[in-house]
Amino acid sequence: MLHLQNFINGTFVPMASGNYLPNLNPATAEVFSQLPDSDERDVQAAVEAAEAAFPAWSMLSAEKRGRYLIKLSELIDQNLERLAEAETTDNGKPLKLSRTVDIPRASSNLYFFGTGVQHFASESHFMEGVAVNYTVRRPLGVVACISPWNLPLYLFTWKIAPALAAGNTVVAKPSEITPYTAHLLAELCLEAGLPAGVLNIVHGTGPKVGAPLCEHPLVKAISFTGGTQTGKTIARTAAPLFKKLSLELGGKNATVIFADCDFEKTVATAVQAAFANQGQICLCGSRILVEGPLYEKFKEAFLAKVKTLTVGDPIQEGTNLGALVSEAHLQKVQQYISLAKEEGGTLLAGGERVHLEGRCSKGYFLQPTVFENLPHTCRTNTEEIFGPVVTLQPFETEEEALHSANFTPYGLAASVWTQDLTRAHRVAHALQAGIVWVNTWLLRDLRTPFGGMKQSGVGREGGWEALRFFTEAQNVCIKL
Ligand SMILES: NC(=O)C1=CN([C@@H]2O[C@H](COP(=O)(O)OP(=O)(O)OC[C@H]3O[C@@H](n4cnc5c(N)ncnc54)[C@H](O)[C@@H]3O)[C@@H](O)[C@H]2O)C=CC1
Ligand SMILES: O=C(O)/C=C/C=C(\O)C(=O)O
Repeated sequence: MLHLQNFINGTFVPMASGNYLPNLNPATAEVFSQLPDSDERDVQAAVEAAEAAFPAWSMLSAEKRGRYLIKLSELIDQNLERLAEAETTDNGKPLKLSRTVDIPRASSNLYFFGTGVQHFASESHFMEGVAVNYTVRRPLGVVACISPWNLPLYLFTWKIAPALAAGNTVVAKPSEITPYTAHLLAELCLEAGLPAGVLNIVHGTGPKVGAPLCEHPLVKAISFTGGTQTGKTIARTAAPLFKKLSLELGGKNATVIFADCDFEKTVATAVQAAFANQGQICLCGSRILVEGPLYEKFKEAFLAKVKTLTVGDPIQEGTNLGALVSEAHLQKVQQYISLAKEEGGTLLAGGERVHLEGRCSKGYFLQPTVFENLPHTCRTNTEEIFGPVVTLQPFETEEEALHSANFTPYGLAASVWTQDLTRAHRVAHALQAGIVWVNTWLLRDLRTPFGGMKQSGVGREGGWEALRFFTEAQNVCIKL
C-alpha cells in the first residue's frame, strides 16, 4: 500500500499524529493509498520552513525563480502518463481527460507563470515637474494555497505557480480526497532542485490542516478554490486577521442558446459543458436556456447526443463519464435528482446510479441526467449540484433569458450561443458572471482574469491579476 507523506523543508516527513486516512479509488471503491492525517503541529513545521526559506527565495531574480518553475513544467511533461494515471486513480475521471487536459494544464500553469513573471513590470507615475512615483510589487512572505478535488493537480499548480513566481514561499494543502498528484509533484520538486522550504505540502482534512493554516499569524494570504460554504468559513477567519484573500467558489452557470446559433456546434458544446469531468467543474453549464422556436429541436438533438455518452471504467479509451469523486458526493448528487423530481421536474434522461461489471462494480457512477419543466426559481435551478445533472429551460425573450440566467446567488461563468454579434456583446454585458464565453466554452487564455461575481468568489486569478494578488504594492514618491 502506498503511504503518502507530507513534504516539509524539502524532505518527505511523517506527520505528528502518526495516523493515516484511507484514500479511495472512486471507480473501484477500493483503498489504494493512505494519506497523513496531519494537524496543526505539521502546519506549524511547514510554516516555519516556509518562513525560513522566504528571504533567499524572494531575493532570487525573477529569471532564476522562473527557471525552477519551467523545470518543474518540463518534468511534468516527462511524467505525463504516470501523473495522468495517478489523477484518474485518485479522482475517477476518464484517463483521456487526465492525459489531455489536467496534466498538460498543470504543466502550462508552471510554464506560464515561470515565463510570465519575467515580464511582470510595475507602474510609475510622473507628476509634471513635481515628483516621480514608482511602485514596487513585493512578495508577501508565506502564503497558503488550498485546492479542491475536482481538478487536483490542475488547480494545485494554478495557485502555487503564481505564488512562487512572485517570490513567496508556500504551504499548500491539496484536497484530502485527491492528494496523490500533489505528492508526486513533491517528488518532482526534489528532482528540479527546488530549494528546501520554498514549497511545503501538508496533507489532511480541512478542519485539521486547512483551518490552522488559514489562522496562522505568519500566513499573509490565502488562495482557496472549493465550495462556497468553506469559502465563507475561511473569509470569517481571514477578515479580522487582515489577510489577503482570493476565493474561487461555486457556480450555477447558464448556457444561453438563441435560435440563430450554429446548431451542430452548439449542441456538441452544450453536452460537453454539461457533463465534462462528470459535471464536476465549477464552470460547467448546468442550466441550458434555449430560445422558444429552437427548444424542441435542440432538446431532441441534445438528448440524442447524451444517449451516446458512455459511463464506464475511467481507464477505458471509450469512456466519456467516469466515476464521481466519492460515495458522499454521489449521494449528494442523487439527493438533488430526488429534489428535482419533488419540485415537479420531468426526467428526460438518466437519473440512476450505474452499476458496472468487473473491477468497477462498486464504483460511484451516475448516468448523465437531464430535466425539464422546472422554474428558474427552484432549488434545482439555483443551487450548485456539481455533478452530471442539468436542466433545459425555454425562454421567449432576451430579457427573460437574462432574468433566468442571473437568478442565482452565483455569478461565475456563462456561455452565449448566437450568430448575432451585437446581441452577443449586449447579453455578455448584462450577464452577472465573471467569465462569459460566446460560441465556445472553457476556452482558456491564462492571461485573462478568472473568477466570479456574487457568491462565486472574491478576487481574480490568472495573468497579472494573480501576480498582483501574491504581491504587495509599495509606492515610493521622489520629489524632484
Ligand atoms: N468551485 C469548485 O471548484 C468546487 C466546488 N465544490 C463544491 O463544494 C461542495 C463540497 O465539496 P468539498 O470537497 O467539501 O469542498 P471543500 O470546499 O470543503 O474543499 C476544498 C478544499 O478546502 C479544504 N477545506 C475544507 N474545510 C476547510 C476549512 N475550514 N479551512 C480551510 N480549508 C478547508 C478541503 O480540505 C479542500 O482542500 C461540493 O459538493 C461542490 O458543490 C467542491 C470542490 C470544488
Ligand atoms: O482555470 C480553469 O481553467 C478552470 C478552473 C476551474 C475551477 O476553478 C473549478 O472547477 O473549481
